[in-house]
Amino acid sequence: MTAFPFFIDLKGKKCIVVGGGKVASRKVEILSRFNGDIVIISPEISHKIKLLKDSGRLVHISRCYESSDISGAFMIIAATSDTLVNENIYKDAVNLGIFVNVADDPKKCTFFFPSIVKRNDLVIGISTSGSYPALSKQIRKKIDSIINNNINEDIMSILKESREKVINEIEDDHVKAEILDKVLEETVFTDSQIDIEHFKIRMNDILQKYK
Ligand SMILES: C[C@@]1(CC(=O)O)C2=NC(=C\c3[nH]c(c(CCC(=O)O)c3CC(=O)O)Cc3[nH]c(c(CC(=O)O)c3CCC(=O)O)/C=C3\N/C(=C\2)[C@@H](CCC(=O)O)[C@]3(C)CC(=O)O)/[C@H]1CCC(=O)O
Ligand SMILES: NC(=O)c1ccc[n+]([C@@H]2O[C@H](COP(=O)([O-])OP(=O)(O)OC[C@H]3O[C@@H](n4cnc5c(N)ncnc54)[C@H](O)[C@@H]3O)[C@@H](O)[C@H]2O)c1
Repeated sequence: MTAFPFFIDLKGKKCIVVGGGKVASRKVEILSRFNGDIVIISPEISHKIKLLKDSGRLVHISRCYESSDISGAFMIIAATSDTLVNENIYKDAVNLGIFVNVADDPKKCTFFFPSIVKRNDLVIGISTSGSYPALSKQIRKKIDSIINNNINEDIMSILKESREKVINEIEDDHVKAEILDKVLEETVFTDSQIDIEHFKIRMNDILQKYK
């Protein structure tokens, strides 16, 4: 299976993670960065998961998985150390048409977790579709280091605002595209570090010029 990158809104969607070990912790940490409604089912949980639980980011059901647990789930992750339990979770999910990820068996995944580079709304997902996860990780590290500081959380939020301005204030589609590219050229893709105030002034200058 070659995975299609399906960028979706997880807010308000029930994401069940079964298991509370190393792998479950990594999956939970990712889901929490994307505001999923996380439910953990596991008799034991890691320190990392406990911290997320204490800060109200997830609900913990402290026992082994039961088939009825899956009801209402958008997705379920089988990350236990018990292959048989993982397999049962897979069957339950497939029966109900729920997205399922079985951590110890790519053939039993209807979706994969990618390696992720994230800066605010900019999300880069990398996957080898199960062929070589360590390659995804290495590429993620390389991309992370080449996306320089000019694409940070603040800049992404200002870029979004600026685009809205351009879309609302400029009618001609060609001019719109030209301005949007010019903004990037003079901010994100310059070698120099951008100062936020300078960016805002530059943005206004560019807009005025085209009005
Ligand atoms: C990308 C990432 C996302 C994440 O999990 O966060 C992710 N695995 C990561 C790392 C990693 N995983 C493993 C190693 C050790 C080296 C090795 O074994 O290769 C390393 C490297 C390391 O840890 O250094 C072991 C492993 N992984 C899978 C199996 C089962 C199997 O293959 O049978 C086994 C053997 C288990 C065992 O030994 O029993 C299966 C899957 N792992 C996936 C995702 C999905 C495919 C995505 C893709 O192909 O790109 C898929 C199919 C299902 C899924 O989990 O969604 C994350 C990097 C995050 C980052 O960027 O840091
Ligand atoms: N996909 C990946 O990226 C990846 C990477 C490494 C390992 N794995 C696989 O993922 C699985 C989990 O690995 P780990 O290192 O997190 O294991 P772990 O031993 O650290 O954690 C297993 C967890 O499962 C819980 N558990 C056991 N039986 C359960 C049940 N019936 N119901 C609910 N919870 C139960 C345990 O309490 C424990 O918290 C293994 O099968 C491993 O081969 C996957």
